[in-house]
Amino acid sequence: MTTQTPPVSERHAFQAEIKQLLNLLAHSIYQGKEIALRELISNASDALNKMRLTALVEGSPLDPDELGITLTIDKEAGTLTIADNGVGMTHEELRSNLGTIAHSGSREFVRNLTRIPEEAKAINLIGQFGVGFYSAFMVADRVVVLSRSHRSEETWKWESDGTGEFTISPADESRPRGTSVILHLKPETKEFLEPWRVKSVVKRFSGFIPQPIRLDGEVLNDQKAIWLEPRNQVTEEEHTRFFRHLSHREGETPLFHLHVAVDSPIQFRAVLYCPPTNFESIGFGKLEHGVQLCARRVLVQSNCQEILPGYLRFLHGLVDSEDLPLNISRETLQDNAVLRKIQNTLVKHVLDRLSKLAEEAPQTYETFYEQFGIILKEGIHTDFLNRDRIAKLLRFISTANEGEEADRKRTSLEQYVGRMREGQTQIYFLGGPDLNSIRKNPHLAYFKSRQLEVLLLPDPIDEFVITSLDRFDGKPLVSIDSARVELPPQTESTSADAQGKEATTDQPAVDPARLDRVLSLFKAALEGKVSEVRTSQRLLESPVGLIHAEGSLTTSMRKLLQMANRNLPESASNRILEVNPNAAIIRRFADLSVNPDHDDFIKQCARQLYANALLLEGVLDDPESMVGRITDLMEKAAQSRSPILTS
Ligand SMILES: Nc1ncnc2c1ncn2[C@@H]1O[C@H](COP(=O)(O)OP(=O)(O)OP(=O)(O)O)[C@@H](O)[C@H]1O
Repeated sequence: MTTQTPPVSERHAFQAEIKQLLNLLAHSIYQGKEIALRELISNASDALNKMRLTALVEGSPLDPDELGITLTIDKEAGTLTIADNGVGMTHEELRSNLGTIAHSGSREFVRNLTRIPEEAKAINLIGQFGVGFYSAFMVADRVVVLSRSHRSEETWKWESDGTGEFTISPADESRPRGTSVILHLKPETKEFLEPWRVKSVVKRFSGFIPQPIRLDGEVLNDQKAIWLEPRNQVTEEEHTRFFRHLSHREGETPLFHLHVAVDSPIQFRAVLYCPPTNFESIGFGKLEHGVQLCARRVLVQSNCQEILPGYLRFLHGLVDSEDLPLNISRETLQDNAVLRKIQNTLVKHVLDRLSKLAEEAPQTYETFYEQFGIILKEGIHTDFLNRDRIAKLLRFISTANEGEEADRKRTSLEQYVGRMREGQTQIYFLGGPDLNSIRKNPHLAYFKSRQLEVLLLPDPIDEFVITSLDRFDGKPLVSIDSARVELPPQTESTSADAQGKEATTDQPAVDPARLDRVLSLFKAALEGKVSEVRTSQRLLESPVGLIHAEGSLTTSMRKLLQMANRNLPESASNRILEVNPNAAIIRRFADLSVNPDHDDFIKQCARQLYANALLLEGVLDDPESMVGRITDLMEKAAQSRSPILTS
């Protein structure tokens, strides 16, 4: 036990971030003041947990039944007190714990809260996240904390009105081990002086606290450990309440849950919940999620990130194992074999649950994918062992779906494979800056005309994912603007369709010698920009299209890597320009090419057609020269028009 000479009374300023938080809380538009009570009870419960764990690890005697939380209402004084007989706090702990934000999650929360868009704030973010002890100032205009650490005989008094400073002084009276938080309620929150009101709040928000919460001797919570119950004996409603308890996401219902019971080779029980919304996508950075880890029902870590891989970080839940040591620390967690085995099993359960959901409740799965698909995809390059399972869970926009809803309707790779044409050996995709540009990509028309399905990837991450996946079900994933494309042999119906379109020009084939001349003029004009200029077999309407040479990166992949600041060599030499000999403008160039006077004009047009193709890919790098060229071309067109009225 430590005994220090107590200073009489110390005055401290809150850390800047806390001042910001206190200001936010005091002026919070959020109506649910109940969360303050939830947060303080949850802190008391943490302190009890720590006490139980410390006693177990140190082998000191402690009857777990003596641990509890007591609420006391003093109507005359206008106070509500939350008292626990947990670990308590020393003078130093009071100063640092209740004066700074140590928890990086909370710090991140406060920082983000001032940055996120107004509309997102409307979803009661303060209620959704724990803001911890400081939420006391949402209901109280003065907060007094009396605490005695289990390692000390001194009782300390912490006090503040939440405006910027707090004081710590020796308490007038000694108290048993633990902490009491005394809330001097604001006039507008006097409702918390009514026992029925406090009871209803505790039942609603703190029902799953594992220690008894008493008011006037009555235990208010049932402390049910639902993860230990047989699966069929836990109701949906209990799951929803437990999810809210774990995640603090009041008012939300989980999209789905898993209740897992495994007995060998490692014994563990787990409940996991998927929330309905992804906070990362509304402006929060990578959130510090994590599940609660228990060993033999005792909470050993409340934010355990080692139990699930990063790409499943959106799940909330609890894992309890008989095979884990109680004194496991954050450091030893990382290389704990038991934990690794639990993780492997759990991941399989989650992925199975997701594929079942996709099968049995496709709409819920769609909602899930819209929210969390972006996180799940990370698994493709981080979890090699489960890559195939994750690949089956991916969804993409596809040319197989047309119409208004097409941009939202997604297909799986399995469904794609099921629709592949006879003789088709590759899965086709096409990336681009946005869906509109992708749909205008010159290569797409040909694939459509041959009824070859193409996955459309407006999100560069998707192209990254698909490229790193490389194959699905043994079939290579190939970008349709790549030289790697292999086409299935024409069947009667598809060739009729494709030729039907080509035949719309209804003209004799272009003279080969003239076409060659056009190609060489193009080549000269695009020297250093493309590696080759050749005629295309795959362009229907557009005069030109860009092809990526085998082994080179697609445009969006290149952009993604450039964003990540990778130094990439100049891309130009990897591109091939394909020319469509049936396009009207190319036929006209062929005619003009017999007269060398037109060489410069054809070259200028070649440069413009190349710029058009880049524009559709979203990578035009010198708009100035393009503008100059267009003006020049317009001038030429204007020159050739006659001012004489023809009708
Ligand atoms: N009743 C209590 N008994 C002992 N220590 C407490 C008690 N209440 C708070 N503390 C200490 O004060 C710290 C800060 O509490 P606060 O509620 O602000 O954050 P937190 O509980 O760590 O994180 P968060 O609430 O964001 O998950 C706690 O980590 C704990 O060490």
